[in-house]
Amino acid sequence: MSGDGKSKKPIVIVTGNKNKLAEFKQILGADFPHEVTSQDIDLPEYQGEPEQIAIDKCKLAAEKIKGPVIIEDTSLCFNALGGLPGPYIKWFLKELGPAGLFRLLHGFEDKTANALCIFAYSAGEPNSKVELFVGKTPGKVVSPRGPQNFGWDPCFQPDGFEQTYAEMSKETKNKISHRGKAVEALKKYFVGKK
Ligand SMILES: O=c1nc[nH]c2c1ncn2[C@H]1C[C@H](O)[C@@H](COP(=O)(O)OP(=O)(O)OP(=O)(O)O)O1
Ligand SMILES: [Mg+2]
Repeated sequence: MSGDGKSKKPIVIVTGNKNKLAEFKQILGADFPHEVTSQDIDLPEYQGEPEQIAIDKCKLAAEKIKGPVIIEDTSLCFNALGGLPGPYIKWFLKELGPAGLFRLLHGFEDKTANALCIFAYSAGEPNSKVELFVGKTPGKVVSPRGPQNFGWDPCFQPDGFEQTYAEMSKETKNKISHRGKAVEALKKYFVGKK
């Protein structure tokens, strides 16, 4: 293991969501200076501000893994609703589906929204500082178009595009997405530390 720059303890990404994990791996690429493994643990859905949720989630993951961890939390914030559903989008999506999310904005002229992704890293010691990496992509909520295989992708159309996230290639989505931007920030931190 020595000499390849990947000899440290692997970092474990903890997520129960296979689609998030697949995008993370694609965006991270092969040149990341750390070995990264994954564990499918369903962490609690905390309440509060997105940054604090990411910190709490990361601390719990670090306790469970007892080593370096990365977690991620995603929000979809409707401007007409003061930023809601925000971090609670998972439950709204589960009950309403993408079409219902669009219907939620019936009666509001403002359909704009921000997709927000926060990665959190802890070195895994009980007093390790949690580092946050944030990515935000503005867009609007639309009547669903495209494949329904990943969350609210069919009803989110990023600014500057005529396609929803679901209609784009993965390559295009990852280049401009909330997750793409957050992973790039995370990469910069680790490559800088190398
Ligand atoms: O790029 C995305 N495009 C469409 N939908 C997305 C995306 N990213 C997350 N999502 C969905 C999954 C979940 O319904 C909610 C976020 O909740 P969130 O807690 O971050 O994800 P999760 O509970 O599925 O996995 P985890 O175990 O990592 O917490 O938005
Ligand atoms: Mg979750």
